[in-house]
Amino acid sequence: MLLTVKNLTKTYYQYKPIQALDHISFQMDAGEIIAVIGESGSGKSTLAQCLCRFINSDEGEIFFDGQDITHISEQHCKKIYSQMQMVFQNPIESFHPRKTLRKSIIAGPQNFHIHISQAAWHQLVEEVQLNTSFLDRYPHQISGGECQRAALLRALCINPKLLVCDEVTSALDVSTQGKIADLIKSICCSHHIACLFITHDLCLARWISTKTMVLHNGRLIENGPTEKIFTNPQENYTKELLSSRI
Ligand SMILES: Nc1ncnc2c1ncn2[C@@H]1O[C@H](COP(=O)(O)OP(=O)(O)OP(=O)(O)O)[C@@H](O)[C@H]1O
Repeated sequence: MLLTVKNLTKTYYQYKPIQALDHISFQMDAGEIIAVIGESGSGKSTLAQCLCRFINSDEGEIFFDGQDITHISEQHCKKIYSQMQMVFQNPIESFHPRKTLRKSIIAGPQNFHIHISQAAWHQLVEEVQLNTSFLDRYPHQISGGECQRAALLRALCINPKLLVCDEVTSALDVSTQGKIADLIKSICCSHHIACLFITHDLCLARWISTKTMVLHNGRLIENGPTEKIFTNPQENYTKELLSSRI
């Protein structure tokens, strides 16, 4: 098992407590693609941020690749990030504005003391279908779709076991959304990378994943094979979500 999450709970305190995650438990195999769906505010991004240890959870446990990472220090987090990478909604904002994409991307492997051969580098650039000349541009000098390809390249350079994608297509136009999702699916399959794919796009969730998790008010209300959830949802909330009444 690559990832085991037990009873993960997170409450934000702002005027009043907001329970963003309410005792979430699930498991993820190596190489598995799991979609996370649920309406706005259901806790999807909070789950991603807790898993990547950007924020602390209040209760529960996270085991990644056999290691309990629930309370590891910032220093140990660095080791985890060499195996777990996150790709965000707004690729341009995820890059340093005054560094070329090449510099920002190469900083990843350098930071983790990972040697990437010229051949491996060229293969990855080819896989994300990014024009090499774009790498010498600054983030604001390329399109959102091209920048998302660069963000994927940055994540892949580390050779991660898990990719956490939080709404990676929602800032892109429809045709680019499909291309980026296609890329993520094929790269995860060919490199055997597990992917937690958070999305509002139900069609994309169904197409990309083998398992789907449905979040509602911070609770994991349904979790199972994607086709089973989409064709025979058990919970009323899921039925309403899938019929786009929410
Ligand atoms: N830093 C924060 N401080 C206080 N409340 C927060 C914070 N971040 C999120 N929340 C609240 O926690 C709940 C879950 O938010 P979260 O962003 O995880 O949901 P989401 O499903 O990712 O939503 P969206 O699809 O709109 O991105 C929401 O009620 C949100 O308002």
